[in-house]
Amino acid sequence: MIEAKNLTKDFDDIEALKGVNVVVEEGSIYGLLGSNGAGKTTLLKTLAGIYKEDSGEVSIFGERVFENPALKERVLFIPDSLYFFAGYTLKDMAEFYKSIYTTWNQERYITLQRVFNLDPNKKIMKLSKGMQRQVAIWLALSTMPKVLILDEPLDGLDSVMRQKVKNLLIQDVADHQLTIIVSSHNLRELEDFCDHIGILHEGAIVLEKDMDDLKRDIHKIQVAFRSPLSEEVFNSMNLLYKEKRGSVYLFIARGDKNAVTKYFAEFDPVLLDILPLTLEEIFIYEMGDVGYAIENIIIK
Ligand SMILES: Nc1ncnc2c1ncn2[C@@H]1O[C@H](COP(=O)(O)OP(=O)(O)OP(=O)(O)O)[C@@H](O)[C@H]1O
Repeated sequence: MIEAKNLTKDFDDIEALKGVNVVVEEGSIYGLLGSNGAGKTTLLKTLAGIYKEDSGEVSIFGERVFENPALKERVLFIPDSLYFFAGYTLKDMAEFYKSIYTTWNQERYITLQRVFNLDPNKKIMKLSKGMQRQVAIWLALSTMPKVLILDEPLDGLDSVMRQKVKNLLIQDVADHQLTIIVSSHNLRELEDFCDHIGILHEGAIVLEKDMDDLKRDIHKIQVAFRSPLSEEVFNSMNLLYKEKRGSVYLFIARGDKNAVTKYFAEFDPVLLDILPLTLEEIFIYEMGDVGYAIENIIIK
């Protein structure tokens, strides 16, 4: 389990993290969303033990991460800007990882060649940006990590490779109880991949959601009635949004789908459609409540 409690981190006069609380359960994938400068990289680097926290606590499996080399053997961080030794090939880099990580699994490294299909003898610096990212993921997965901390890992990958990498990671979560925290600017990128989503805004988590609850409990309702109804009849609904276009109402409501359907059906509607919301719509309505504009977090 990854845990941050009341975590703060300043850079001179910039409060990059202002009391962040995050829990990532073992064997789950937590997606961290936020616009430029929100504090995602700072949070991930502090969770990875690269930055020392100013106050609060950071732990992985109950242990402090900072200056804990034994723990860091099982906690892999892939940064957004990658670094490789000059002149090194993938094969050289694999040898280096083998010498550092006692958990290195050569069989896994060989098996993953089928997924990544890169030439291990080519100098990494001469590979494209997307190929270099593949190298980083390949090496990280060959160390058989217990925890992966990923800063925009899909950036630069083509759509086929994005899906392959997501599948590989989901497989490791299922097979080895791998725990992942992953950042992105793009909700669409994370929605089919994460169990939890947290939105970081100006150094604080402003919204955190379990994906299953999210999709289950919120609906878009289009409804029209034979004769006009008093607006008050809708007061008992948990409405996030209400709009009237001619005689048709559009509601965004929270609650059990059957209960929502039954509620409106009692008014004998001439039209009643209950539609699922996309995750993007849910976040826009929810964040509207909190008072933030998040379109820039969701749509690239
Ligand atoms: N090493 C540093 N020195 C000084 N300020 C920093 C440093 N790293 C980050 N900051 C500041 O901390 C804040 C958070 O930056 P951070 O890189 O964590 O954001 P981010 O959410 O990862 O952004 P992006 O999506 O653009 O990568 C910003 O205001 C940034 O300028």
